Amino acid sequence: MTTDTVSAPETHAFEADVSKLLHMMVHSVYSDKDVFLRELISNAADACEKLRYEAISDPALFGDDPQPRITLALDKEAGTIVVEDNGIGMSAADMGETLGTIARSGTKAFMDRLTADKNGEGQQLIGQFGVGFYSAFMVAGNVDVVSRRAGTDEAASWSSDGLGTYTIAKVDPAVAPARGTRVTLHLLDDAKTYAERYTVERIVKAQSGHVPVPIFIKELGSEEEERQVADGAALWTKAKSDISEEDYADFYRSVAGQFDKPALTLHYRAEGRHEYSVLTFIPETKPFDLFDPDRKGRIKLYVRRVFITDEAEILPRYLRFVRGLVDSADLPLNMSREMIQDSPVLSAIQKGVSNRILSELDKIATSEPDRYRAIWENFGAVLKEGLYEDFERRAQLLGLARFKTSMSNGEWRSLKDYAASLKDNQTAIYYATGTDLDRIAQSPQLEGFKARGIEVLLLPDQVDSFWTTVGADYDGKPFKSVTQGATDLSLIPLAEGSAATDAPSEDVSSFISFAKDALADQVSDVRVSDRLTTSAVCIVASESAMDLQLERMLAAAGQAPERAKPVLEVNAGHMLIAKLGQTGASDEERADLAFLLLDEARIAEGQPPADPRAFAERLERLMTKSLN
Ligand SMILES: Nc1ncnc2c1ncn2[C@@H]1O[C@H](COP(=O)(O)OP(=O)(O)OP(=O)(O)O)[C@@H](O)[C@H]1O
Repeated sequence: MTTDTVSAPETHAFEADVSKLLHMMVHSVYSDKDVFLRELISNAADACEKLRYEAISDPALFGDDPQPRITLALDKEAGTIVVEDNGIGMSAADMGETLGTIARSGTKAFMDRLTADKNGEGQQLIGQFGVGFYSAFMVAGNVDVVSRRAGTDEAASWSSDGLGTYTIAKVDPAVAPARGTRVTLHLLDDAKTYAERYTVERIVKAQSGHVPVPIFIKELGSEEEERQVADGAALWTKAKSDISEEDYADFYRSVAGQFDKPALTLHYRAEGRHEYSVLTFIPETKPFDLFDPDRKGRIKLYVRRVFITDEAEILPRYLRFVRGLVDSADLPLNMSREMIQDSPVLSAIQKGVSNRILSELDKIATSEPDRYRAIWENFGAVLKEGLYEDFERRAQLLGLARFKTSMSNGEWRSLKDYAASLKDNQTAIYYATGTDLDRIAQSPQLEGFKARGIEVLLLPDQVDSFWTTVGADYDGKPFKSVTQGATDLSLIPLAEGSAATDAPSEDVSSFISFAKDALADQVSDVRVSDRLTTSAVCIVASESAMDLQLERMLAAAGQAPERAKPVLEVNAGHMLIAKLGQTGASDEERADLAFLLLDEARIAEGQPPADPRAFAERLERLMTKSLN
């Protein structure tokens, strides 16, 4: 510590998660450690923006220094880099709350991924998660923070070697910035390059050239003057023609805290009843915590270039992968964040921006289908949540949706494509849900559809079990699960080469009614199927019951309502079923066979037999008999 403490430093232990994270960062070799600078600059810029916001109601906070700035001071001799801002600053209590904990959601998922990281994706992950302040320990053996909260005369310091504890002390304000925070990194031997102007300037330009606060570099012991390396101009206020693709990409990285490029950039100014600028991006890669329930959209809200909040939930949850900002010209600056949330101006912005993003997606879906498919691959499962949640935009979202189908050979198809290949007499859009695309494609319930050349949507995402239940339709055709209710397949002729199933013989019919009685506790019906061609049996949900996959998901989440009994369907044309009809077996033996058929159908679904012990006993009896 280089500062004068005026209270004895208090030592604290890092929260367990922070310690673990620090340990991983210190002990892993990431190819690109430059990210630490982006994180510290981003914190410094946030601090300046917070001050700008608080100064709206209390202009005295600016004192005689209203211009925000970030200064990077390099000292080759001492092997240090200092990141200093004149932003809001931190009190000793603020430091205790923020620089020892991790408040971010998704931390656990992040840690698990980092621990399991075997192929060097850690650096990518750190970029995606934005480990923030702690990334300083990738390049520094010791980190000192000295800060003075705006409008106060008290200063505090925070210091740590990143090995488990940190100290906080009150310090003489004379050694602290007049306002704001100074972070000093004592660089590790292999990171001394971060004390060199050339390296630092290059990194700032590449990573942070567009943060909305000007950045200066000064080199201690050098003849050269302090130099401005970023102008802090708000990129979104510039004309599109003055912004290069590279500028947009840099800005995206700093606003989204990611490493990749934007897959789609949307920059426009809305005029008319409400005026606002929008600069949003769809990332090129999928963030790993996309499905973390705590993950929030992070569109920043500015009012006339003053950052207000990133919690205004400008976009619906199903657009939570979109990053960027909205800058309103109409909202009053002195309105509290809570009141902004309820303001009709914000509702108009929410509606306008959401609609525009969807119509932009619509546009590229038609004009650049390959590019659109790449976006759908990453974010389709999230967009589909909108089918469930956003009634008003459902039709538009259905138009945007892409599906792999039983006939698409792994390609994505739109519902328009599907509708164009409907069979005569086909009254519904058929789908099959599950957890794994290949398994769904192999479901016995699809056989009858394949035999008739009827396309079936294969739906492997969790959300699919939900949106399909909301009564949506496309082009007047309802969505219908292939594992639910009776099908109307007999009205649709078989494709050439598929053998028609004869009506069941009397023997088979009598076995079916026997099985119905024997299995009465397990199934609501046993009936002849028109959806099977090669498998002997399958189970389906009855017409009024919940789809099987949804029922399984709810059961796994401990929320299953009373389970409805499924229906056992048998393939009357299958050799086994024909033989079962003819067998002269005793009733006990026939009951065993009926139960085995039901368990076979369950196993084909990936389910365990209803009673594994009874199943094993029946199988043994059957095997013993076949060997006699
Ligand atoms: N220069 C600074 N000035 C004021 N407060 C700061 C500064 N640097 C860090 N902090 C405080 O420490 C907190 C933790 O910072 P950290 O970088 O770890 O996470 P974050 O910035 O909240 O999250 P993210 O990295 O996702 O943006 C910040 O939220 C802020 O409250």
